[in-house]
Amino acid sequence: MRIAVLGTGYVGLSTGVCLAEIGHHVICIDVDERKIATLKQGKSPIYEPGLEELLIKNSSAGRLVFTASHKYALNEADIIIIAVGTPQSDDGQADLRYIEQAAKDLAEHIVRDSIVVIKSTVPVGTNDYIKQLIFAHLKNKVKFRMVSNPEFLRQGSAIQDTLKADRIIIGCEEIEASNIIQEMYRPLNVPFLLTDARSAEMIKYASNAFLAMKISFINGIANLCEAVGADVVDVATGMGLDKRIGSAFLNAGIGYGGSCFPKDVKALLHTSKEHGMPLSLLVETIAINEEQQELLVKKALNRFGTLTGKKIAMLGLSFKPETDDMREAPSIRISRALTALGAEVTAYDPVAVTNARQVIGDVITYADAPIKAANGADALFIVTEWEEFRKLDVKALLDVMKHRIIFDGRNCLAEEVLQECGTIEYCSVGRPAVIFKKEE
Ligand SMILES: NC(=O)c1ccc[n+]([C@@H]2O[C@H](COP(=O)([O-])OP(=O)(O)OC[C@H]3O[C@@H](n4cnc5c(N)ncnc54)[C@H](O)[C@@H]3O)[C@@H](O)[C@H]2O)c1
Ligand SMILES: O=c1ccn([C@@H]2O[C@H](COP(=O)(O)OP(=O)(O)O[C@H]3O[C@H](CO)[C@@H](O)[C@H](O)[C@H]3O)[C@@H](O)[C@H]2O)c(=O)[nH]1
Repeated sequence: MRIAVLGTGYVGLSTGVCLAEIGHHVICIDVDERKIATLKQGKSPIYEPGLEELLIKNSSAGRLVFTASHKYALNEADIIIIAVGTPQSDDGQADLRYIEQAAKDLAEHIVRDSIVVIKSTVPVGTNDYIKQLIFAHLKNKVKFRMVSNPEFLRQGSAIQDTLKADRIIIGCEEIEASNIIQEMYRPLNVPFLLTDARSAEMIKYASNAFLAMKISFINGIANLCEAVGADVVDVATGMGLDKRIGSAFLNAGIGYGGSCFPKDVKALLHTSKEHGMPLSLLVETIAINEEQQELLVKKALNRFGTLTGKKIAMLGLSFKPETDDMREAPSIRISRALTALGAEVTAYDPVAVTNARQVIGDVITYADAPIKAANGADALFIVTEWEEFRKLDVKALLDVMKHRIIFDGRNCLAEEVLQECGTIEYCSVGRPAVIFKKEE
């Protein structure tokens, strides 16, 4: 099939590359000419494991092409997938300006009957709205049908999640169009759920809100565990063994970030208010998350009395491991809170420093190795659970620090590792603080 994908961000690029991998001819379009120039050189503008290999493989095979020209890309497409951003507006609702522009762009350039697939996360009713918008701006006499096909990939595992998705949602009332989209995905061998567009749109928001709520729930329990002397890791494991609950997304920590959960929970809350039925569960989900992001700062403040002049080594900047994305990363709020309290922060991240500089700026210092960040530090904060932090030579870090104190915001250091390190104060989330003493 000949497919055009509008938007080469995390979703558009991963989708385009994977559709090419299963044999389709894919043209990816972006208005960002620098991104397109990078992609044409076989380089991925984003850090996403496995993406660049498939990009090179499928571009070389002639199945994957990049362009900044809507006219060129839409000339032969049977299926047009919209994967542009839908960020958050100031009042919490989804900002539809990019998808509106994408709709106008395609209305101007489609020259053949086609199926328009909305993959971007959009509020209920947007597929209907975009259909009218395209219709109103159509330049040529062509027929088009709309399909809602929300995306569930996670950053850091986008390729695996696309190739081995749990489900593909197809929201469309027209059987023929639905069949064609099922055919497009058939080689992936993933179960389909066929529904109407509004339910498809709601499935996406309800899924993200539920997962975010699960995280805030376990974070609330974690704080209570600390108060009553229980261990949230054991509590979550015990809960997760119940198949009705499941163990996924019960890792307590410093809250959720990223380009999706924060904005999607707020957008769903906005929709619920608009319809006169505010989902108060979401209000609590957001409130717990915002407080949780400052947990390590509060713990450090309690421990030291003041943070003025204290040196903090921060490990991890991206909102989760295996990505360089800084959107809504807890490290941003933590950096700002620490510096506002007079602390000096030196941060290390394996891949996110370039993006972090743009968001956090020079109020903190960036190091190119954990040991350099730790040098002379009063405390070590672990903010993102990169695999390399689990394997760190923690003793070597502690040996160059001024005080042997760790605040682990992701509960990612193993007790066995810590026990080998001599004297340490180790404060994690939802568990009693532990002081390991060196045996004389
Ligand atoms: N990032 C994720 O993990 C993820 C997962 C599932 C769903 N989503 C949703 O998918 C959508 C895209 O998210 P993303 O993270 O890939 O966004 P992104 O910001 O990384 O990329 C969007 C891209 O669209 C391009 N663009 C904007 N207007 C355009 C136009 N008119 N024509 C062509 N290109 C245009 C931008 O230049 C940008 O490169 C959002 O609705 C998001 O909520 C994201
Ligand atoms: O038990 C957990 C799991 C996750 N997180 C945090 O939650 C955030 C989001 O993590 P994750 O869901 O793995 O990453 P995303 O790439 O944001 O993916 C989410 O958002 C995407 C965009 O809508 C959806 O497609 C995915 O299904 C959904 O998981 C991160 O800050 C994590 O640190 C926790 O704190 N505890």
